Amino acid sequence: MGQNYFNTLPLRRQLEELSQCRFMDSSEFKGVEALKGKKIVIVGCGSQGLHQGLNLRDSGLDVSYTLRDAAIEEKRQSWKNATENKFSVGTYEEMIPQADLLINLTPDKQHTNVIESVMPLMKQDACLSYSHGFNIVEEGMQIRKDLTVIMVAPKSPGTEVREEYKRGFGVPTLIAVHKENDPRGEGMELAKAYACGTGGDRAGVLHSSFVAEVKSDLMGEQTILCGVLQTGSLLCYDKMIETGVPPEYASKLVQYGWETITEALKHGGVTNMMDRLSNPEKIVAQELCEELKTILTPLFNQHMDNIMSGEFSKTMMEDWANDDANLLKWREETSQTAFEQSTPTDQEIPEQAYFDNGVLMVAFVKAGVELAFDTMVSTGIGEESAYYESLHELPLIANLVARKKLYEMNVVISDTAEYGCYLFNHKAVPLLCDFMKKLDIDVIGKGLTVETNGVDNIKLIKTNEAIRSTGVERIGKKLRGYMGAMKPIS
Ligand SMILES: NC(=O)C1=CN([C@@H]2O[C@H](COP(=O)(O)OP(=O)(O)OC[C@H]3O[C@@H](n4cnc5c(N)ncnc54)[C@H](OP(=O)(O)O)[C@@H]3O)[C@@H](O)[C@H]2O)C=CC1
Ligand SMILES: CC[C@](O)(C(C)=O)C(=O)O
Ligand SMILES: [Mg+2]
Ligand SMILES: [Mg+2]
Repeated sequence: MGQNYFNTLPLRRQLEELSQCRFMDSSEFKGVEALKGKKIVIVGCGSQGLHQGLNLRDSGLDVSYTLRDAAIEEKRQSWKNATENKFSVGTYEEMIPQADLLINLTPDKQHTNVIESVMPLMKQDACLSYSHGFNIVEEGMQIRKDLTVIMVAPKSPGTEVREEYKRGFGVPTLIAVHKENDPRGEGMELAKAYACGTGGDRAGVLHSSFVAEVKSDLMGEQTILCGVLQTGSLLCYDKMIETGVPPEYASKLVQYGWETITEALKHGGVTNMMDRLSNPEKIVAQELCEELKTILTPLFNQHMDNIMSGEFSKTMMEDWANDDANLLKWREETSQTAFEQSTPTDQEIPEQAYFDNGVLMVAFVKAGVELAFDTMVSTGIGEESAYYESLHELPLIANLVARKKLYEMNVVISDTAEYGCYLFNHKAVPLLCDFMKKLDIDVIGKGLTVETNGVDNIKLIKTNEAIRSTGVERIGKKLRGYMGAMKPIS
């Protein structure tokens, strides 16, 4: 393994790479032409591998898979995913020498090992692609100089990459070419064609860098996207049980609440989500949000600082070397929590009740989105990247919790995201202990007990101004304007 690539760059280059973020115009895309007739081989057929492959094939491209020998011999899930979908599958030796584009969609933890095995088999002047730059940026992987290295990173779980494509749309995608590996200057054309093949160009593509993608992706997944959903789920459920809310109702409110609340976020940002509350509820949610932000700001800063310095990746890699001891312990602990063990009621919860009885959940979402966005931007990450890694992706992750609670979320996201999520959760829960103690059923479980919906005008005006004037709302309005085809959840 090499040195942390980011840490070897001079400051000027670090800043340049970190801030690389250009929203590409649709006129820059020429469909999948640059990949037509080329042989695309995907290594791994899991969350991203299967769904990206299906999209690329439906876009008219020649896609096949290569799996490690044991996966083929034992007919593992990855082999079933590929063969049941009628893709040809072969060993590294059979498939890799033919590949014009080799897409590495194995877990980040395996990248050094996978790349060392596949690189000698790759043909001269081929292209190697990643969907996350961890191996290049944090592990400093050195790639053969004749090979082009690109990144096409969907800002979404694999399942949603497919679902959005089937709806005729796509998910926002970050593309980049590794500056050390673009010997013929063809990386950008290949990355653009690949992004068209997955449908990403229809939702918005950022010309990014490996560095910007890695640092923003890690921050988003650890804090707002997965960390806050996990911490918020466990704390909200436990609070409801403590205050006498029936467990089945509490279970359903949390499991489906994130999805319902963030659906409002998806369509009209934080402003629309907050507008779904009555005026008194909105004022309470804003106050809770401000408290949450005060408590959690140091934790968000700590996560960002550790990601920037390489401390996070170093500790995670130590866990990899220790047979994933922390990851597996945390996974098991999460599965044993009261929320994970609970069964939701069959009783229907009306859509509006998720807002009225989940004021605290709304506050968690608002605080987490704003903190993640602001922390990323203040570190030098572009606003568009920060928006995709906070507000935009949150509804997609919330959909996973709605399917099978935290278990489903942690299965579908990458192992890297799962590790970072547990790390955040273990620090956030104790930090929020005193805050949670003073709350009651009115903000989670039952709804405010107010005599009238009347509020103080000045207070309401100030609250509305505070909600609307944030950085994430400004960039969100612009970016959502490009995403006209957004569909409601089914
Ligand atoms: N999960 C997501 O939604 C997202 C993931 N990404 C990125 O996409 C990449 C893939 O992640 P993800 O889809 O979660 O991965 P998964 O864990 O879902 O898939 C892993 C695949 O790789 C195979 N694999 C595992 N270990 C090895 C190994 N040592 N050698 C060869 N193949 C192996 C597995 O098959 P088998 O064990 O049967 O061999 C499986 O097919 C990562 O870089 C991740 O950061 C980016 C955006 C979102
Ligand atoms: C949110 C987690 C993620 O970064 C993703 C789905 O985008 C991942 O690594 O899984
Ligand atoms: Mg991501
Ligand atoms: Mg990730």
